[in-house]
Amino acid sequence: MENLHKSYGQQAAVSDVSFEVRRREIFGILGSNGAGKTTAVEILQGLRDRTSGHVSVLGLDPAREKNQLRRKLGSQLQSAALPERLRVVEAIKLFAHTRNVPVDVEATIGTWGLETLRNRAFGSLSGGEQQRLFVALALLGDPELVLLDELTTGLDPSARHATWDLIREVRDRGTTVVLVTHFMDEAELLCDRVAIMDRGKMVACDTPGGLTAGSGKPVTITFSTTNGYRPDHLLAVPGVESATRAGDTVTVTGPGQTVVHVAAALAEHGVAPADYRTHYPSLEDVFLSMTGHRLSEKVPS
Ligand SMILES: Nc1ncnc2c1ncn2[C@@H]1O[C@H](COP(=O)(O)OP(=O)(O)OP(=O)(O)O)[C@@H](O)[C@H]1O
Repeated sequence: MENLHKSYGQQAAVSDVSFEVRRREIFGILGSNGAGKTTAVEILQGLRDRTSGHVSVLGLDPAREKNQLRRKLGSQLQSAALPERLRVVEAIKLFAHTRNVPVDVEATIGTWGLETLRNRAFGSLSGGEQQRLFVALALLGDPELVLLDELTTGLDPSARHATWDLIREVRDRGTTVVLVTHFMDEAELLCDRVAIMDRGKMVACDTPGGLTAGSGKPVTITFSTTNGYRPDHLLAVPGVESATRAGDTVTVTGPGQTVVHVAAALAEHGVAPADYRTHYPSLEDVFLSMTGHRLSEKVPS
């Protein structure tokens, strides 16, 4: 996607967004409500027209080659729902038919562990079971790329973790996954790379580790000491920006590599604290510094 713009009337929903998704990665698009995530992903699959910019998905232009793309791409749309009384096996057959791809229904049921649910009505499934079915439906016909929008919204923690495992399995089998989310932990723990979108713009794109390391925010080290230890010698350690003691707690700050140098300096000094802790900046910190607001906060206008 290069320099993508999408406006609804006067309002720009997506402004100058560019990114590239690599094959066989889980690529997350993270942002608050109204950031433009769904618009961008729906343009990717040819469901909405773009105002301007260049988009190529698996070598195809979704605006002009929608039908060819449909065979290579699976998707689960935001707030996906099925008729309450539709049975699991019927949903698979129906989707196989509409996707117009050859599908082995029994193999699909086996792959996604849906055996015990096959004759259950959609409305009787738990949230996690419904999501498992949606992932199975999105992956009918073995698409090269799957787009998942807000997949774990409304799930309890154990169903969310089970869904993440499922997505990792999908990636490990060779499918590229693009995932829209407004959950920080989902971006941090599940995605190989993350694009942060805010108010229609893309403000950063990197691995979760790269985003936090590149944030320029220091790492904080804390440990306790009960004797007359003074941390002043740590100020001479490469990278250390501050070293203070308050009560029994010593706090040291500096860039990531400082952690190793401080540990070495302490050992040399004969200090071996049992509670040497490091606090790295989180993706939440990075998000806040790049957008000026927290992910969970109402977006300032
Ligand atoms: N069909 C439409 N007509 C007019 N404005 C729209 C339309 N669809 C989306 N928008 C606006 O475009 C902006 C981006 O919306 P979009 O749904 O892409 O955001 P999002 O990041 O997916 O948000 P959410 O997490 O709430 O789904 C919002 O301000 C939204 O109100």
